[in-house]
Amino acid sequence: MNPLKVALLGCGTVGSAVLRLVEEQAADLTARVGRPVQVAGVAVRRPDRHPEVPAHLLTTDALGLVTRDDVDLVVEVIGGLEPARSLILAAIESGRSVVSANKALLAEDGVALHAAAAKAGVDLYYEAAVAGAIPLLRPLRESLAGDQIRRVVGIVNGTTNYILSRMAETGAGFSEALAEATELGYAEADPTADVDGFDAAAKGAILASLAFHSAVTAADVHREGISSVTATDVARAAEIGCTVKLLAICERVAGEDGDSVAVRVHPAMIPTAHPLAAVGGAFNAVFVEAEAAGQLMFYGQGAGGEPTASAVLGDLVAVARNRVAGAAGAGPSAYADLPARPIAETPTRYHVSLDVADVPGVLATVATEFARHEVSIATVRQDGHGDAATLVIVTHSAPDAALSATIAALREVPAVRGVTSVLRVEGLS
Ligand SMILES: NC(=O)C1=CN([C@@H]2O[C@H](COP(=O)(O)OP(=O)(O)OC[C@H]3O[C@@H](n4cnc5c(N)ncnc54)[C@H](OP(=O)(O)O)[C@@H]3O)[C@@H](O)[C@H]2O)C=CC1
Ligand SMILES: N[C@@H](CC=O)C(=O)O
Repeated sequence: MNPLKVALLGCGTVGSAVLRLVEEQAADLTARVGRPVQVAGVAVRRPDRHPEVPAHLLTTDALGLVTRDDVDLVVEVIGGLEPARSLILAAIESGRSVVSANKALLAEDGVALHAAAAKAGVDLYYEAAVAGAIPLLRPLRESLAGDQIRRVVGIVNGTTNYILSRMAETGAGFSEALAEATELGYAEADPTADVDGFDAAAKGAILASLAFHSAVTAADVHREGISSVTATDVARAAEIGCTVKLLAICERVAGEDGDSVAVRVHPAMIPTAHPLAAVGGAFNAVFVEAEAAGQLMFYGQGAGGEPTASAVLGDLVAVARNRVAGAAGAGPSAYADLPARPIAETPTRYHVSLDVADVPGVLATVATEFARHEVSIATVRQDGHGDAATLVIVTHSAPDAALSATIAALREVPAVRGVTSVLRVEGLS
């Protein structure tokens, strides 16, 4: 039987695991696909850094490899926008199906790439791009294709979840925890993509596009990272029975002018009893709420070489089977074409912690400032008294602008010595 030949673009954390698993599982892959699957070449930047790869497979000419006559399928695990985009397009336009783990590219250019794949009659699969090993995109695209999804919410970045878990559980510093996550292969080549929420925003855009049958790009996603989360935020969260997580929240919102899609990524305090609070380390977890199915939870390893390679191989088997059958799978649909709703029109709840003197005197003033800016208070808790007290306030949903104006006004109150923590809150009753 003629093998199906695969061009592997990139051989870093994910690519090296893909290469190893394809070799180790050669017999099973042959049985599952119906033809042997063989890596025909591996494109990298620095061949001297890859002594583990047989020398005859290595090349720095990624475009030459993609368009080589004997190549049937392409796996792109280089990352970033270019040259990944040009290589994927070259593969598609020359009739090769593509498997990618590149969420940054899919969230920026998914529409054009899917259009190119549909035109060429080939597959573009990217299960590994969101939540590592967890089967999530195929369930959204296929299993839930007959349902109406209302909301997708979860932890979709392993690096930031690892950092926040280490800060909360061991008191580790931010830089130390980030260095560990990088060493473990969880972080992006440029870890600011993780820390500043770009990676989670890209994943949010991909999830929202599939869930709501609309073209959502990273630019449509409100994004806040975790670099502003302080040890004080983490400690305050623990004091009120919460933990801090970086969440991606995708919602279909009904409005007078029709439905829209609100997608946001930000750190939030969630109650420790919430199932997402127990998701530690580089694990991811995503809740999907659909009208008929109700609530579904997907959980597993969200980053790292082998877990991600598992998802890549799943896609590789799928596109290889399609190739053997002479067919291509259905791409995602964007027929609903829902517009993106800005964060300014998406009220959220907040936790505000104030360092105050003279508690009895300041309480009324604080309450007045919240009321004046139309931010309604859900709970107020006081720790300490006299000159060394903390006021912990949790609000009902309010627009960002109203909350910011309230905070600015509170900073002018003489008895408020400091605003020590301001963080969004999710999942509190
Ligand atoms: N790491 C993870 O946990 C996960 C990663 N992903 C995604 O998978 C992709 C790969 O990530 P990861 O393996 O961590 O990245 P790495 O940085 O570890 O590896 C990138 C690889 O691409 C190669 N490369 C870079 N530029 C070029 C180029 N111009 N031509 C040829 N090869 C090139 C590098 O070559 P060289 O080694 O010679 O420098 C390296 O082998 C990214 O899109 C990432 O977002 C998705 C899910 C999880
Ligand atoms: N850097 C990403 C890798 C997987 O997508 C993460 O930390 O989640």
